[in-house]
Amino acid sequence: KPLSYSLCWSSLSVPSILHPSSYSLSPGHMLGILGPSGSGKSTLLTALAGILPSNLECEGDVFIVKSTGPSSNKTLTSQPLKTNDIAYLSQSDTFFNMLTVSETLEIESSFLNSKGESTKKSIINSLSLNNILNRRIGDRSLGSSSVGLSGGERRRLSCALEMLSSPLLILSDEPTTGLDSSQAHKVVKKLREVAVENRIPAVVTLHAPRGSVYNILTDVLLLAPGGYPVYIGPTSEACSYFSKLGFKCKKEGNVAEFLIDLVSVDVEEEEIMKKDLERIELLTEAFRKREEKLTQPPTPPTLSNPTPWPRLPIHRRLGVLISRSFKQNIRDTTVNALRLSATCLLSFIFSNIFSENLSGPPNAKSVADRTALLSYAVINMSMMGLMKTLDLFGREKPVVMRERMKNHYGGMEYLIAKIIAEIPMDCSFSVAFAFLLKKFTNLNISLKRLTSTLAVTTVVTDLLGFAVGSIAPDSDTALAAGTPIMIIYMVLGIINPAGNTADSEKKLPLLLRFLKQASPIRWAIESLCCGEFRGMKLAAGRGPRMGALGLVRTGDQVLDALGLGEKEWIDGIKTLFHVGLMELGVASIGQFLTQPATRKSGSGNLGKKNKKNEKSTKTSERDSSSPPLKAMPKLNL
Ligand SMILES: Nc1ncnc2c1ncn2[C@@H]1O[C@H](COP(=O)(O)OP(=O)(O)OP(=O)(O)O)[C@@H](O)[C@H]1O
Repeated sequence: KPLSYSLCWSSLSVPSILHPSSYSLSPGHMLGILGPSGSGKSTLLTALAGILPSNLECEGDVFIVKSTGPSSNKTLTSQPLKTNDIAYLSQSDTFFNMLTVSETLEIESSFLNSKGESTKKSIINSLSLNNILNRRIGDRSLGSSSVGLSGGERRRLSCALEMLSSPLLILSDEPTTGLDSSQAHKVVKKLREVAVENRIPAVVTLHAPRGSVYNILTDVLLLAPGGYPVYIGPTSEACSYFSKLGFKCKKEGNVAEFLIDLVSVDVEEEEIMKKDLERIELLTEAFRKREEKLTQPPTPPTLSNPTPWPRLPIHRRLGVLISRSFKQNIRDTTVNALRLSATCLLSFIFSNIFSENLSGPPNAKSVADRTALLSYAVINMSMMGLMKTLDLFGREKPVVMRERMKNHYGGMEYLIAKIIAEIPMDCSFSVAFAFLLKKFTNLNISLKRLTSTLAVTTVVTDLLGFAVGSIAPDSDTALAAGTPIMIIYMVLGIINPAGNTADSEKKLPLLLRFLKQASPIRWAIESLCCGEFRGMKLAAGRGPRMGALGLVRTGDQVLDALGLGEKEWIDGIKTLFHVGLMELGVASIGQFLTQPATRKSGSGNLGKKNKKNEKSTKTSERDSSSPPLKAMPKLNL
């Protein structure tokens, strides 16, 4: 007989945000969580998924009941949930946008080590993805309306990815956000169909559903401001329940609107607000009494730590990650073409700006220009590498977090794959830039040294991007933090052509001295200067009378004046290597620290069950004595 699954939760709450509720949701049923903004819909969903933010804790039990037959009348076992048991669809759908739908599904099934080709085909069929399998996911926000999947198609793809692991429960946060009414209806209907087909329950949060969407739901949970549940039960019984309390639903009206109006507070007019608050207090009190009368909530199973989903062998995990990053990188032709054009254009502009003093045999007059040109070259390559890495890393973070939450791979593997897939391509731009710069200018440094220094600089600034990106929570924060870091490195790293760098460094405060040591720009410029000036003869003539560089006759004298008298080209490269290693260390720590939220045990987020249950009882007691009005000031009404 086919198995079916019910979702049960008992006394589930999140202190100060969400008040306790208990329910048992049958296989194939879909519960809609309704309520005004900020009432705790998403919090309840993440509590059910066991992925609450780290600053919140959940109390109560969540578990799945396995049974035979369409309804849960013949229970076989109750089991705690593990992350892979849940298809969790967050509000936004994020993918590697350069991949096709079919590649994205393929990668997910590789991570799941899924051999069931037929399962994949049936998911594709049931979510109507057949016609878009070979389409790139794209990104509509980039502007071109012809490129990329529609909002509904992206939702269905997210759902397909989640269904590949044969989940026992579907949780979807605002599945209709950003969709027109027909797409919204289709998406919710599809989720319900998937739940029915697989005999699993589904829970969706809905902000203001249309009548057609509400009619798809079988069960509804209505939350009032402050996280107070006022109704939980079948949709068919909601109207009669509220009419018994004196709130009649119009027959021809939208029931969802009626329910949300019941728990909405009009803050514009004081009289109406007072009435609204009294109504909500009455409803909350009625709910509490009803819950007390109901039979005991389902008993949770004995807790055990769920076994994590088995991972692919490491070499295959790395293979999938590298190939995906590589495809994502290489297929972004617009960005790659722009980067190549910028590389050519900048080398041309730089060589033109400095052409006058750099033509002919090297002389003292050209020293400042040579130093400046090499500094700009380093800054250019550093900025390009850093900005690209920061942006990409941040944009990929939601996908990576989802996959890491499902235990597909660890942060270090992702980092290694990124380094292998990204750095060679970034270095090719440095090589092109170095080649053009050498060709257009009369620089003394050999092409080999110029190329390798700029390539190593790119590697180190890419690693800096990975370090900042690993620690920052998203791409905006990464960009906001990365830019000032680079500017500080630049200011501290640039060589003052007036010389005397060693002395000025000693006068810096400790933090700035550390930052100067960690600045890849500094070491790259120093290395290039050593490569440029070491052993160089400067033609006789009137040199610029500028600080320590006035009237120098040899490149070695220039290096002495710049405080680089003892240094060789290779010294800067070696230090760059050490800086790179340090950044790699920071990036690894960042990956380690940004662990995705995962269910720690079967019930809610509970680790110490007994303690929490004690607390839960106390919360319930407190709830019964604290009317919702007391929660209102928190809402800034
Ligand atoms: N990590 C958190 N720490 C503290 N408070 C939080 C946290 N997450 C949410 N909240 C608060 O909990 C309340 C409920 O938030 P939640 O996002 O669950 O509401 P919602 O009903 O889903 O709202 P919306 O419909 O606007 O998405 C809000 O007041 C919110 O500010």
